[in-house]
Amino acid sequence: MSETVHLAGVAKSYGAVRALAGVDLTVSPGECLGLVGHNGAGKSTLMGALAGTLVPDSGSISVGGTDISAHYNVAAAHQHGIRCVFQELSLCPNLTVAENARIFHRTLTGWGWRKRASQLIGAKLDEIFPGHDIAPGDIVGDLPIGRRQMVEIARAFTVTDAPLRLVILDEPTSSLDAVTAEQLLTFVRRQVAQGLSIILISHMLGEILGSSSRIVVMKDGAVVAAREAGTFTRDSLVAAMGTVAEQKPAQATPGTGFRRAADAVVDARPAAQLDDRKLMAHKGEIVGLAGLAGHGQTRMLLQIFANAKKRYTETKVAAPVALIAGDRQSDGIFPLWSIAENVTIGSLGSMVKRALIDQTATETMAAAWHRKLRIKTPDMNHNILSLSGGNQQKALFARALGSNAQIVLMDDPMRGVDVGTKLEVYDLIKEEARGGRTFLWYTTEIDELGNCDHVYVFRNGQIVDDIPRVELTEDRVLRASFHEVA
Ligand SMILES: Nc1ncnc2c1ncn2[C@@H]1O[C@H](COP(=O)(O)OP(=O)(O)OP(=O)(O)O)[C@@H](O)[C@H]1O
Repeated sequence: MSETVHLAGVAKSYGAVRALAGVDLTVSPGECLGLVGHNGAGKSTLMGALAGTLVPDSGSISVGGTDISAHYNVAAAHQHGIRCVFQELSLCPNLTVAENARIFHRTLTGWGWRKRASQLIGAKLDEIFPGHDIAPGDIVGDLPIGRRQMVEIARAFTVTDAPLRLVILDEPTSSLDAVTAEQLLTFVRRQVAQGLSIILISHMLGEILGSSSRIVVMKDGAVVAAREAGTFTRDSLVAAMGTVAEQKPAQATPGTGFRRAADAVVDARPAAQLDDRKLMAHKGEIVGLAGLAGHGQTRMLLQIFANAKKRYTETKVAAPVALIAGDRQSDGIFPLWSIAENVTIGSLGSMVKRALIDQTATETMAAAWHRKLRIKTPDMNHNILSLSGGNQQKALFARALGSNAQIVLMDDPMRGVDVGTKLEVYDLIKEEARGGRTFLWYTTEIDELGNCDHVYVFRNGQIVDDIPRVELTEDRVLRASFHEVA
C-alpha cells in the first residue's frame, strides 16, 4: 500500500532547545498511528511540521510519494487532505459553531452559506457524538471546554472541496468524559477501517493500545521505538517512553472517618441542588468530583472559589484557596509572562521585602519547582508559551502548590500531563494532603478517583451520589452519572 504521508529528517530547534533531531515518520492509508512520549518529547512540534503550522529547520514532506516541501503551509496541508486538531484549541470564541466551520472551508460562500455550514458541522457532530447537545448557532466561547473540543474534532472531519487523507488528533480526549471519548475512538476505528489515516497522540495509554495499528514512541526529539501496536503492553510502552515513575496502586490518605459538617473546611451546596445533599471536605482530605463532563463540577469549584474568605454565605470555605484551571488557555496561564512569573504569582504576598518583591525569593521558588516537577525548559525566565502543553500544566500545579492555599481546587488538572509526571503529581497531592492540605479534584479520568478519600458524582448540576472510598467502584460512578442510583 502506498504511503499517505512521509516525513524525512525533520529537525527543529528553538534557541538552545532541540525540539526535533531529524525525525522520519511514515503514515499509511487505513492506519491509526499512536504517537506517545513524555511531556516535551517533541510530538506537537512534529505534528506542527506535518500540519504546516511551523517551518522546520530542515527535512522534507511527501504526500502519496510526491515531495511537497516547497512552500508547505497550513493551506497546502488542507489542500492535500491533512488536518490537525491541536491541544490548544483553535476555534474563534466570538463566532458560532457554524461560522467556525465556514472559516475552515473557504468555498462555503454565497447565498445560503450559513445553512450549509450548519448542516455540515451538525451532521458531523451527530455522526461522531450521537446525542450531543451542541447547536450550530451556539457561540463557541459560551461552550464549556469539552464541547469546544467536540466542535474542533468534528470540524476537522468535515469535507467540502478538498480531500481528507490524514487527521492528526493531539490529545483529543483530554477534556472529554469517558462516554464521549469512547464515541470518538469508535468513530476513529470506523474511519480507519474505511481507509483514512489517523495520528492519535495521547497520554492515556489505554486509548493508544486500544485504537492504534502501530505505535511510535518519541523521546527528547527523536523516535526511539516504532512497532505494531499488538507487540506493546502498557508496561513496555511506559518503559520505551523512558518515564521515570513506576505505576503504583492508588493509595489514598487515611479517611477522616466522620464527615461532620462542623469540622468541614468546605461545606457547599450546588446552586441547582433540589435535595439537601452537600459537598463537604475536611482538613487533609482528597475529595473527588465525578460525573459526565459539564454537569456542574466546574461550577461547584468556582462557587467555592468565589466564596473563599467570605464570612456570611451559605457556602463555607474556611481557609485560603487556590484553583488549578483545566482550561489553561483561557483561565490559567498568563501568556505574556515568563514561566517563573507564572509559577510565583500566587505567592508574591509572602515574598515582599521592604514593599518590593524579593527577586531572590521568587527565583528560589521557581528553581525549586523547576526541579520538583521536572518542568522541561533550560530557563524558567523563558516565556510560558515556550513550554509544551503538559509542561504548561505543570507550571499551573507549581503555582497552586507553592502558594499558601490550604484548599486546592483542581478543575480536571491533568490535561496533557504524561503518565510518569501524573504518578509523581498524585504522590505529591497525597503528601500535601497528609500535611493537612485539602484537595477538591474534578477529574474526567475515572482511574484518578482512586486517589480520593471521598467522591461526589454530579449530574445536571446536582450531587447525585456521595461515595466513601471503601465503596468506590467504577460501576457505581457510571451508574450515578447516568442516574441509575436509587
Ligand atoms: N515556541 C517555542 N519556543 C521555545 N521552545 C519551544 C517552543 N515550542 C516547543 N518548544 C520546546 O520544544 C520541545 C518539544 O515540545 P513539544 O510541544 O513538541 O512537546 P510534546 O511532546 O508535544 O509535549 P506534551 O506532551 O507536553 O504536549 C519542548 O522542550 C518545548 O519546550
